[in-house]
Amino acid sequence: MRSISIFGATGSIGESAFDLLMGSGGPEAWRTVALTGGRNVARLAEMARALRAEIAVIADEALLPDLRAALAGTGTEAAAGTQAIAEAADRAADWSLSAIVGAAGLAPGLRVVERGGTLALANKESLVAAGRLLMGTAQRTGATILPVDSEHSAVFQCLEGGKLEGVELVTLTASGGAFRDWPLERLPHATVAEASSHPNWAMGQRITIDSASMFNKALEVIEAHEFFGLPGERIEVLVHPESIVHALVSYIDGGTLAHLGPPDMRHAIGHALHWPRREKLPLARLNLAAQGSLTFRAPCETRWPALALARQVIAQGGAAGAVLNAAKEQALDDFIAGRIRFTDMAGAVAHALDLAAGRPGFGASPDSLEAVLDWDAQARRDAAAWQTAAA
Ligand SMILES: NC(=O)C1=CN([C@@H]2O[C@H](COP(=O)(O)OP(=O)(O)OC[C@H]3O[C@@H](n4cnc5c(N)ncnc54)[C@H](OP(=O)(O)O)[C@@H]3O)[C@@H](O)[C@H]2O)C=CC1
Ligand SMILES: CC(=O)[C@@H](O)[C@H](O)COP(=O)(O)O
Ligand SMILES: [Mn+2]
Repeated sequence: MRSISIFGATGSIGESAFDLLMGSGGPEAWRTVALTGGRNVARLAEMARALRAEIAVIADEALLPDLRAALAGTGTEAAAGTQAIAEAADRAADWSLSAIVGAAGLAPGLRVVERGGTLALANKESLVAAGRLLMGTAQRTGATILPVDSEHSAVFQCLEGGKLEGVELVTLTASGGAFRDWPLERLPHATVAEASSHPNWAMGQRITIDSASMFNKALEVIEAHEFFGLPGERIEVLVHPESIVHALVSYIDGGTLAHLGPPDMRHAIGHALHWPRREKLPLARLNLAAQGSLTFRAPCETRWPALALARQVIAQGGAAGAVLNAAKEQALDDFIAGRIRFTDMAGAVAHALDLAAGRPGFGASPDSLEAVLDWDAQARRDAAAWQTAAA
């Protein structure tokens, strides 16, 4: 029986993974080692009961008594705190899903890779903030990292497992998010509610807003650079409002392979869960006759300044990814809290990158979790202070 752990079980990706596991035998077919959540004790306990998890961990330490009470009599151990989440990653599981949102996902993912495990990676922030560290550690320990982000899973599938021979260009598609067709002058007035609605995918609020600002695609360009080892100029973004084609791989002989599927993350998660085999998944099949047409257009860099920031970060290397990721997280917090406007987020991130570039050590890739977190903390402070600096 294969064993699994899910970090971020109570989120959108975690729920999709849970659905796949329950639909393919549940606890009779899978041994669940660890499930973690941030604050949603009730759902975490429900999932732990259903999958008979060995341990359930909640990030918020104040919620430990609630989790203990919810798991009483089940045999599932209860724990709390970020350290407990990282320690849960040390427990041997054949397959671990990294589905915590934000830089908080880096520590447990890195622990899985340090013990040479298999990490199915939805948490793109890990690769953006610490690509060299994560990929270098995997190389050293023999760990396997499998992409779960839909575009990267699509590229991986087109590459038949990651072979780069003869590849000229990788194209990541982007829906364009909530404001794809808004007049530019309306963007500064976009509300959090408006930005929190995605045209095609049902996802957590943070990645949904990142889709609207195109920061999601900016992260994904860096993620592709780190994961596949391709230079930035060979990674392109193409706006595709239908989100049916997830990525394309173009070869030096002029041929292009595309990966298509309905916008449902259970495909990419299921692919990583069963890799290197393919298993039948209970998902809707594509009906291109009903779809009728697929459309594409080049991204407008005036509407989406985040894309140029991604190019800048790849060119800078070193700590730039950690800075961009953290500054973006801070700017997103500030937008959600009403402290800055939607269109201010790119300015705050650019400001943090400018300041970081003048600091000693910026040109070197952070070589430990602590080093990543130092750049992360400073970038959050810089992004938060952007408004004052800009005034
Ligand atoms: N949703 C999607 O379709 C896709 C998501 N991704 C990536 O997958 C990751 C998860 O996204 P998504 O599922 O949408 O996010 P959600 O916001 O839906 O879920 C996030 C998960 O992380 C937990 N969490 C939040 N903060 C912390 C913290 N500080 N420490 C520990 N756990 C925490 C949440 O717990 P709780 O809810 O209990 O508070 C929840 O389990 C992100 O990196 C995203 O970019 C990539 C491609 C597609
Ligand atoms: C499902 C997934 O992988 C998301 O990252 C998705 O790509 C978001 O849609 P956008 O194309 O709007 O960024
Ligand atoms: Mn994606």
